Amino acid sequence: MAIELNALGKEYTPGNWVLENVSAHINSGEFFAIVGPSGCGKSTLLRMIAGLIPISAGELKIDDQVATDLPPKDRKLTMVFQSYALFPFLSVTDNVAFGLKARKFPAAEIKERVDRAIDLVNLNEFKDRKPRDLSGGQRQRVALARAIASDVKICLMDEPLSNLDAQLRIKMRTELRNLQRELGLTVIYVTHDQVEAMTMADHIMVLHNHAIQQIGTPLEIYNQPANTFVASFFGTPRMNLLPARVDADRELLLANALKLAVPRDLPVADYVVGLRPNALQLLPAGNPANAQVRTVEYLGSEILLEAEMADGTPIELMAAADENYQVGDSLSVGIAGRAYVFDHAGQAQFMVEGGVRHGGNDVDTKTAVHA
Ligand SMILES: Nc1ncnc2c1ncn2[C@@H]1O[C@H](COP(=O)(O)OP(=O)(O)OP(=O)(O)O)[C@@H](O)[C@H]1O
Repeated sequence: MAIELNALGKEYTPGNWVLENVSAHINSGEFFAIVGPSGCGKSTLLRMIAGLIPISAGELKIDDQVATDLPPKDRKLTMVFQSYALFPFLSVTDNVAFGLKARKFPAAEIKERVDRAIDLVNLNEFKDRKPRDLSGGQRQRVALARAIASDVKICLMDEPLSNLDAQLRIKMRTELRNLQRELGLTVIYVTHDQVEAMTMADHIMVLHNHAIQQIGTPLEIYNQPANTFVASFFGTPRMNLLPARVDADRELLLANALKLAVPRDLPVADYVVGLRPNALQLLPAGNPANAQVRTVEYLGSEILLEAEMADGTPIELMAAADENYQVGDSLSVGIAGRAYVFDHAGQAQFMVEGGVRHGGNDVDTKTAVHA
């Protein structure tokens, strides 16, 4: 059950496009995450696929059939919401069976499907309880069981884990992923949480500014971000972004302090250089100071230092937990890992690691994905 989005667009009011030109191919049986900040249009896209709101432009195909204007009930998909949408007065069993009864499945088949779905989500001992007597995680499992029992192979999920506490959320990520694989479901999963997308998805679509910023595997998104937005959205702590210019030696000068050797043919222009915190290093005393500590955060095994370069550019970097740093200390910071070079508009150009250049701006990161 593959899904194809061809140049989908949405305007709630004429001329105000909240989404434009959204194209992707979602393979049968894959876990596809849609990620982006609040208001970027994630739920809007999911609702268009579900048929809950009309599609303003483009074409949607489900299982090779045009589905752009199909009523929701004919789209062969189920949906799991953040709010679970359970009936409070019905037992777990009746909640799971509700859709099948409404669609007039034979009683024996309903029982078989419901029993199997409840068993799969490990709720056997809670079958007769009402939702109010269940924990958040158990309620979420009822919602999942309902989707599973329907025997529909496409499941759309909108922030389904966001009401759970941190520990349960992590446990449910694994459970959900295992279940999705076991049942061969095609899942489209909306989240604002980059870690959730990274840990669960086969492919991730990053939405921002009404449009796709990048589609790729979690590793591609992390290691080859298409632009500064994607670069700083994924990874904790965030990637440092430093203003840079080509200096008289034809090297890149970052934040007026750090030098990065780059290809000789680099056009003279302004750039932005991205360095993840672990790509910066603290040089031993005796090296010239180029930054000052602003905050010190103990993370357990490491310390996160927020500092400011002499030109005012903020940076974050890691230090060993046994080092003693105070606010106001002078630091000597150097480059120790991969540097991502973006043009002044934030588009990825190439990467430099150990003096060697990788990649180029000829990689099309928005093309449809195929497993
Ligand atoms: N019914 C509506 N009428 C007009 N504008 C809407 C409507 N629903 C959503 N919008 C607008 O469309 C944009 C996208 O909203 P959407 O809910 O899809 O974002 P989201 O990425 O899911 O956000 P969040 O993570 O906060 O839920 C927002 O600017 C929102 O204000």
